[in-house]
Amino acid sequence: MDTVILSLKSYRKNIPITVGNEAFRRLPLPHTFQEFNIDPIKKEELDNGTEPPPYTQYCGWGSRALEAIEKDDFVIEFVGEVIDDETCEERLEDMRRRGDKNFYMCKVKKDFVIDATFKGNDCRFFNHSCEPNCQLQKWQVNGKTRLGVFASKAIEVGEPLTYDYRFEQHYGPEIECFCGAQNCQGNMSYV
Ligand SMILES: C[S@@+](CC[C@H](N)C(=O)[O-])C[C@H]1O[C@@H](n2cnc3c(N)ncnc32)[C@H](O)[C@@H]1O
Repeated sequence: MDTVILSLKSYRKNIPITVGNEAFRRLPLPHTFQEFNIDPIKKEELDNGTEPPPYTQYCGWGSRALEAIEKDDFVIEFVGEVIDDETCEERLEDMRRRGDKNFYMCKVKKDFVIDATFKGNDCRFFNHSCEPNCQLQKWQVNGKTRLGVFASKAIEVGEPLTYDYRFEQHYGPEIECFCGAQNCQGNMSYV
């Protein structure tokens, strides 16, 4: 299986740029997002000795900003194993059998699901919010489709980092949303 490699720097939304040999261009199309309940890798496996992710009261592990982030700044790439739809279904079935609660999969396109369940970076700890401060975007980078998280507003040090999980296709059980936003939809529903 292929693994998407993080190699981005902060840059502004909508402006094609080059970093090293890579050219980045944001895709105009809306992307789809799928998540499945699969046992997460333990947070200790991702810790690099600097800053562990914070544990939230209702949403499990989360992420917070360690520095101020400007609106439209690149924050992090959504990385993980790239798996096809069949493998995805198998993992979903395993998840159903286990009754897992946390989902870490994002469907990019047919036979291209990024699964951060077993391999990933801190992005896998970004929780959903109905009033998020980040947005997940699909980019085309040197012919490869990659997902980046960008700040949708200015973010202060210590703020939880969130994006909206609601996209075109969702899988998994409906669960209650605990984002705490005033406009909270009340649940995170999946098809
Ligand atoms: C990508 S993971 C985020 C990290 C996760 N909190 C953890 O502990 O590993 C997504 C999972 O976090 C939980 N979650 C994220 N946002 C939530 C929210 N607003 N309300 C309730 N649960 C949430 C759900 O279990 C969801 O499947």
